[in-house]
Amino acid sequence: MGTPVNIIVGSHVWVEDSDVAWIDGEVEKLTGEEVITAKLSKIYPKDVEAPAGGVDDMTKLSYLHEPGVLQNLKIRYELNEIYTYTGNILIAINPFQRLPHIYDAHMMQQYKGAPFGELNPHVFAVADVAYRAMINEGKSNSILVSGESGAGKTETTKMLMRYLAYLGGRAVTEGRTVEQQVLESNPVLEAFGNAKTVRNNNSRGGSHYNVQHVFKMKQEEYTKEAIDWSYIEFVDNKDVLDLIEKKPGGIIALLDEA
Ligand SMILES: Nc1ncnc2c1ncn2[C@@H]1O[C@H](COP(=O)(O)OP(=O)(O)OP(=O)(O)O)[C@@H](O)[C@H]1O
Repeated sequence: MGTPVNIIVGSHVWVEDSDVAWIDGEVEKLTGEEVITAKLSKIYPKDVEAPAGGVDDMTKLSYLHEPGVLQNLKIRYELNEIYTYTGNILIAINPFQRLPHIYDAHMMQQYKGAPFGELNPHVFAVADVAYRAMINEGKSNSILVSGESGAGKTETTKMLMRYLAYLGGRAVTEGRTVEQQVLESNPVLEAFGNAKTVRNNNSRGGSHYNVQHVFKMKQEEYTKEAIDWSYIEFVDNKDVLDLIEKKPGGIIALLDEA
């Protein structure tokens, strides 16, 4: 449902379109011949004062409806800003290109201990909060990474691991850093994850929507085992709600393309 109550002649609005999802325009008349004719219930108000570069946290938008959210993500994506917050949830859009400068050592250093929301939205910020909560509360924590197949969960999880290994700061064991050891075991887990994907695809008629990676950090042996990274894939919606109820230390939702 749109928000028809506020719509008058001259209002800036979003109108649903079957080709490009949403078109923006101005209301000329509420009845009669129009360039675009739309039902009032399908029209959403457009925030004409929204900043040209978008907002880094969607809770800053005047209207939190679908066209407003998508427009904000699109503007940011075009500026190569693939991450956006909605409160403490991180929304990520797959860049389909390497962006090494946003994951380098300098970036990790910047996010370490920085208050959440102070720097640009980033997967490191989510990892940082989750890690600090784990240390402060002395309890294991988890980060939920959610998105359809190909949205970038595996890549995101690698970045999470890299950052957590950096925070864990254990130097070198048997000539290899924790980060190297964790990353080296990734292909095995990926194979495991993919096998699950195939099986579940069949049983769920090919739906790709409920794919989740749950990334768990174990407090007890953090430096040694670094991570107890159970991958849970294809949990159903009920499981996701259960997980969210358990308040994971971080939630990252991945979208495929703007
Ligand atoms: N942050 C990123 N930076 C650069 N490329 C990325 C990023 N995230 C995803 N990609 C690109 O998208 C591809 C698919 O991502 P990925 O394998 O992580 O998806 P997935 O969500 O784990 O998929 P599946 O559920 O099918 O395993 C990657 O191979 C990579 O090319």
